[in-house]
Amino acid sequence: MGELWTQMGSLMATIMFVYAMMERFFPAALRDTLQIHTQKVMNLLYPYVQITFPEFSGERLKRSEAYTAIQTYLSENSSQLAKRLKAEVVKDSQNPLVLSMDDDEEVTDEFQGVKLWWAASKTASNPHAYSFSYYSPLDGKRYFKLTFHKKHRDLITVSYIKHVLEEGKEIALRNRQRKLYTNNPSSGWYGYKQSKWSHIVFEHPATFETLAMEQRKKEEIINDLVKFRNGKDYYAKTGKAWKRGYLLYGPPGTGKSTMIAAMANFMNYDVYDLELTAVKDNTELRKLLIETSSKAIIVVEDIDCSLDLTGQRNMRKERIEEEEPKDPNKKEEEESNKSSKVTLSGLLNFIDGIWSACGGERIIIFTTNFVDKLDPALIRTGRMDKHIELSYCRFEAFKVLAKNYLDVDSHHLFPRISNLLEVTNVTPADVAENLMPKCVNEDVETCLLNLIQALESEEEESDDGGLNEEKDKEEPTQQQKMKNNGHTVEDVKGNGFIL
Ligand SMILES: Nc1ncnc2c1ncn2[C@@H]1O[C@H](COP(=O)(O)OP(=O)(O)OP(=O)(O)O)[C@@H](O)[C@H]1O
Ligand SMILES: [Mg+2]
Repeated sequence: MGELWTQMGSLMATIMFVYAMMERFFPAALRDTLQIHTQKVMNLLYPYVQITFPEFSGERLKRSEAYTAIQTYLSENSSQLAKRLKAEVVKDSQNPLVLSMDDDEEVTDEFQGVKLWWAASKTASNPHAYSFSYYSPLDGKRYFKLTFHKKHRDLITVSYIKHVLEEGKEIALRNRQRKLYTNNPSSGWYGYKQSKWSHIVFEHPATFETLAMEQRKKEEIINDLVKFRNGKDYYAKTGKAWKRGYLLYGPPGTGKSTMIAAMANFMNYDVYDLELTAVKDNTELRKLLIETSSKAIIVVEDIDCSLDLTGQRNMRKERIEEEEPKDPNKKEEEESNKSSKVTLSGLLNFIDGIWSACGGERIIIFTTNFVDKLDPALIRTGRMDKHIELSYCRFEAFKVLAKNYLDVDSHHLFPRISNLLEVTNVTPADVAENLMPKCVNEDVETCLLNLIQALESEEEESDDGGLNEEKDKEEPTQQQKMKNNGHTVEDVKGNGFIL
């Protein structure tokens, strides 16, 4: 057996030599014919199968996705074993420099106990060829060559290649630079860049660790996210779109936006901050959503205010207009100024899985300061799978903030603060503000005393404020008014969307 292999080895070496000679001395046409015949002989003797994956494919020479995925897979898995490596700058990646094996290098891989060989190669360049192609043939064409024993053909062609491509894409997604997208008004869609979304690099530092919230609640959310992330098969089996909806509610400054950032960091997702008031109608909404990537969190902040320009309110407005006919010129002008016509049903349709066909995992998050006033259709189970309340800062949440801002786990002033937090409704944002050192030399004790002072004065205010509290309930604060785009709660009620 060994002798046979030695003989085959020398036969192969001879064939390789003949190939090399052919490439040098024979004209291209003759060379091709000879190659076909030698290939036939080789196929009889050679027990291995080879598959090549060219870098560029198709008429327009687009970079092949498979090639890129294989390159990424090999970079992470076995390229380190190659002796000669190639360094490339990869766009939109967290590690700007990616090392992959250089041309004519070979590495081995193993799959379910089967050994395989990957080689990076380049076709011989033909200096006489002339092409209009941007990728000059003078450079030769790169490709990966996979070699394996023919008895494993099924395993490799069915399972292994699928595994490599999926893993390669997964690694690229993991290493990508995440983005924060915001939607452009549709008037800008057909302009110079024709882009529906603008983006910046997403680099928010928030994590679940730094999020001030009860530990039990935090863990519940993390478990829910993990279950969702690992639920690909479950969603496929049940025929549901792979999406999950969260409704975050609570007063301003309780950490709704911070939690979204923590979720995005935890899941390694992009964030699409959808400004519904800039979306003209449901068709535009659909176009925008279709352009979101997989592994994305789509956020509609202050949902109560985003839809108040729409749906039923517009219908109501139209009804009034019908009753009181207007100057046609004026009406036309108003028509063009009319902002969003996105309706509740348009939004709900998309939540219900309009893009189920697109695949990929998506999380949809709505935030609001006024959960009681939302339309029940919007928040019924199945649409928003989980309702998460972000509330005032209690002692457990305070301890997280003290650790974040002052790097302390305990202090003799903690019990006093704990008592005060039980009876005062302050937001984590206010606590954080008071914990921040006001000058360079301010020590932990002074910062905590500042907080105590603030809490005590808040407590005094609320003590004489039984009456004030009632008044507060009726009259929205300045902040709430701002959040309602200038409408007070009463105004919003008037539009019929908010109950
Ligand atoms: N639970 C929290 N944990 C950690 N930091 C918080 C928390 N809540 C608020 N903060 C701090 O307060 C700031 C404001 O919080 P954030 O913007 O998340 O509040 P919000 O609930 O989204 O408010 P709004 O309703 O006004 O949008 C954050 O930048 C963060 O520093
Ligand atoms: Mg917010």
